[in-house]
Amino acid sequence: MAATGAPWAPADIASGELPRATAAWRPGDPVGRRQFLDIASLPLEADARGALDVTLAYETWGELNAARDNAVYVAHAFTGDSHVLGPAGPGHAGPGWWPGLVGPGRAIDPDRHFIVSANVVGGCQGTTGPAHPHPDDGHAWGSRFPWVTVRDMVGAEARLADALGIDRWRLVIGPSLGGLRALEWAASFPDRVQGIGVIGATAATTADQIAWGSAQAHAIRLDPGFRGGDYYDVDDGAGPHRGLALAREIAHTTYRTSAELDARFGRTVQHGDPLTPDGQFAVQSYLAHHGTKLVGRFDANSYLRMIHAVDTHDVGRGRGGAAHALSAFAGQALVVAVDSDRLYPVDDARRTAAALGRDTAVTVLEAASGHDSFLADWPELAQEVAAFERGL
Ligand SMILES: CC(=O)SCCNC(=O)CCNC(=O)[C@H](O)C(C)(C)COP(=O)(O)OP(=O)(O)OC[C@H]1O[C@@H](n2cnc3c(N)ncnc32)[C@H](O)[C@@H]1OP(=O)(O)O
Ligand SMILES: N[C@@H](CCO)C(=O)O
Repeated sequence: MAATGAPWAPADIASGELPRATAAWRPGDPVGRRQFLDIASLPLEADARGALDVTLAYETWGELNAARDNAVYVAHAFTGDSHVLGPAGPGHAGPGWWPGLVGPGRAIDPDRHFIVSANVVGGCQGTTGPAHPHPDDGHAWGSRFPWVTVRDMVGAEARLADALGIDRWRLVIGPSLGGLRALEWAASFPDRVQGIGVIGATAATTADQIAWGSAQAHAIRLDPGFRGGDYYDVDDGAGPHRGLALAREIAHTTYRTSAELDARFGRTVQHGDPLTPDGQFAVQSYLAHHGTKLVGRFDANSYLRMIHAVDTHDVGRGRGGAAHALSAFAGQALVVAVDSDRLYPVDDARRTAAALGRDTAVTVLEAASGHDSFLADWPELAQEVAAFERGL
């Protein structure tokens, strides 16, 4: 049976008809809702020179109240950005990514909260990253861009809090890479956070997570268009778009579940004769679509920086272990795992809760979409976050 729905677009990894792998926001592009904070000399964990001047792109919704106790930081996931809420438009590749949790009447509500979200250091949606001009020569940083860590990212977020007059967040919450940052906030700045929301995340990245990221990094690096990371100024437009699309195909498979993919696509043929190399199963078409779509909105060098940040994440690194690192955090923690998440399984959340101590519970949600359930299947998550937020 042939699938209906989205037609197979031959612009897949093999055809070369993908957009360039440099879909980064750069200075001079439309800013949309973004605001910018210049941060001088952000200390970096692994940079020999020790510091980086960063422009942080961020968005806010609502107002900081007189008591300054209603600020909520929403930390985006791996390929996310500051555009939590609001329409797509000039400067914003897509609509806000968490409308189920953030918005009027939602758990995180601009009528009650001062909501802040920033693009991470090394990202490609406004904050200084590899596609931005290097201060020395005006050419893209490319391979020269430092290998930033989750701690570096949180260090920048703390500078943003300082600039906005936020001494203490009511809540720092995020999924995936955002959850790693929520935990890092609790470890790095325990007195500046009242509550953390850690969704589909872990206190220390596991070998399995590093392994999946490694295959994705290889896909990008082995693309001849990668050119060691210095592909921005080439005039043939041949960035590592195939490698980036392949990386997303690998990643997206881990974001969903075996049962879901089988239920949705089964052995359905989307195109041609699957007994020949030209044939394509529906699930292959689906993954190709997600690969192509990411290439239209993300930069390959930023993708590698995100992998590195996730790989090196360990709140306990250099702090005597995760439990010791989190021992000064006296706030409340919501730790959420999705039962079908094969990338950040429930056991990771249990270890994280144990490190937080004080009988921190794990909320296990039943959802079909695995790791991406925080985006695709959010109603129960929204209820949990609303209840947690009310109790802070
Ligand atoms: C937290 C953050 O910071 S957000 C992170 C950045 N954003 C993302 O990762 C979003 C990427 N998108 C997704 O992962 C998903 O679309 C979600 C999670 C948002 C929603 O999940 P779902 O509703 O299950 O969407 P699904 O995974 O089916 O994707 C739908 C797309 O696949 C396409 N598709 C479905 N079947 C096929 C097929 N057989 N062949 C080709 N394309 C297909 C649809 O046409 C649709 O395309 P569109 O998104 O361009 O409109
Ligand atoms: N789909 C999410 C999953 C990783 O957290 C993203 O691309 O950021």
